Amino acid sequence: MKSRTVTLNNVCKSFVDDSGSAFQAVTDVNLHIEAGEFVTLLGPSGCGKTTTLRMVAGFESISTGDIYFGDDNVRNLQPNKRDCTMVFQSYALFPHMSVYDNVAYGLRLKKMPATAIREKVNQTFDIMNLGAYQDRMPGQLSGGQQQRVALARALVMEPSVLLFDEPLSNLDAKLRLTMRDEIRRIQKAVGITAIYVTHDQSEAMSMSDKVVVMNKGRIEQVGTPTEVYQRPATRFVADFIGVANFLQAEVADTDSESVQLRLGEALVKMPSDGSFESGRQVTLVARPEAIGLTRPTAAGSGNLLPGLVQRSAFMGQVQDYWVDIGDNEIQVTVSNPRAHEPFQPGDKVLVDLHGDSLHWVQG
Ligand SMILES: Nc1ncnc2c1ncn2[C@@H]1O[C@H](COP(=O)(O)OP(=O)(O)OP(=O)(O)O)[C@@H](O)[C@H]1O
Repeated sequence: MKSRTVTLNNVCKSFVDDSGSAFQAVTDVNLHIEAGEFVTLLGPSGCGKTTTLRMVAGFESISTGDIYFGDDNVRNLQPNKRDCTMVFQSYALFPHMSVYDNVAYGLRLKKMPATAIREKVNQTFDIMNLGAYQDRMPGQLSGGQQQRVALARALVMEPSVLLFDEPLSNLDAKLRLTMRDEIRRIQKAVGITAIYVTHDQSEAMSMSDKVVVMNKGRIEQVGTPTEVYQRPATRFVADFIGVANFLQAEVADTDSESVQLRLGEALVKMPSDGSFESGRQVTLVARPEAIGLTRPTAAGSGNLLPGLVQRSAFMGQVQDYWVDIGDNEIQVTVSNPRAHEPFQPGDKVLVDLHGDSLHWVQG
């Protein structure tokens, strides 16, 4: 299957309400997606991800900017001329048509000969393991099966770009996990460029080559799942993805390789990226699972802060602790909790911030 790059250049979208006042839903979106890549637009409700996807599809006009598929500017093309198809949250199947007829529908509209249609539909059924259901009506299928038919109907058209608008939102939690794998497997198998919209961070992190984190109509960061988690560009990204402890610190001393930060009474050392100067205030991000907890008698290495355990929660595979470290309360996640004696509320502890895992953010 052919796949193409997708490029958004300075794309903006304004909506004008009945009173004539304009609202900017998407602002200056610049994004380049490689052919065959799986890219997810992720962000809270109202951040502009669906509007961005609909502009790529052609369902929404672009106020300013351009969108390219390969070298072709598709800005003024109708949706059916754009060589992309969208899979919707609501499946949008024809209820009175069999699975086969639903999938064949678009090819029939294109006036393809019946034998060629049968061949293409069967190929698609094979990829998606749907052959056994071809004579059923959509109402006789589970939600997950209906979503697979919707995906088959999109794939059979052999578009260069496949768009997904929260396709798993109507499915129960367990089925969502299975369908994530299924969508990713099929996307990789056919090698198609995919743009996927979700507000579910675990969906985005588990499926994507790249995640585009959006906030208030703008892109905050584009990166691999590892990058946006371990190296969030902004406080918003750090907060939206996973759990983050934010610690205010002041740069005490710096050399070419490391920086010492004053955190309350304590000094903490972390690698320097060259952007620190003495006296500067910074916001540090410490992920709960990257923080160590030890008893005050145990030997530790560097970056140790005295703390007091406030409360804890046993989560099965991990144990979460909330620990007071002077001005801040931080969350610490200890893996394999059965391996050691649990800490109790009121226990004095040493908190190890592991300088290598610390990161600073703007905002
Ligand atoms: N047709 C429209 N007319 C006016 N405003 C709109 C229209 N469509 C979207 N908006 C507004 O644009 C903003 C972005 O909406 P959009 O649907 O893109 O957000 P989203 O990130 O996809 O959110 P959700 O996850 O809730 O769907 C919102 O404030 C929304 O109210």
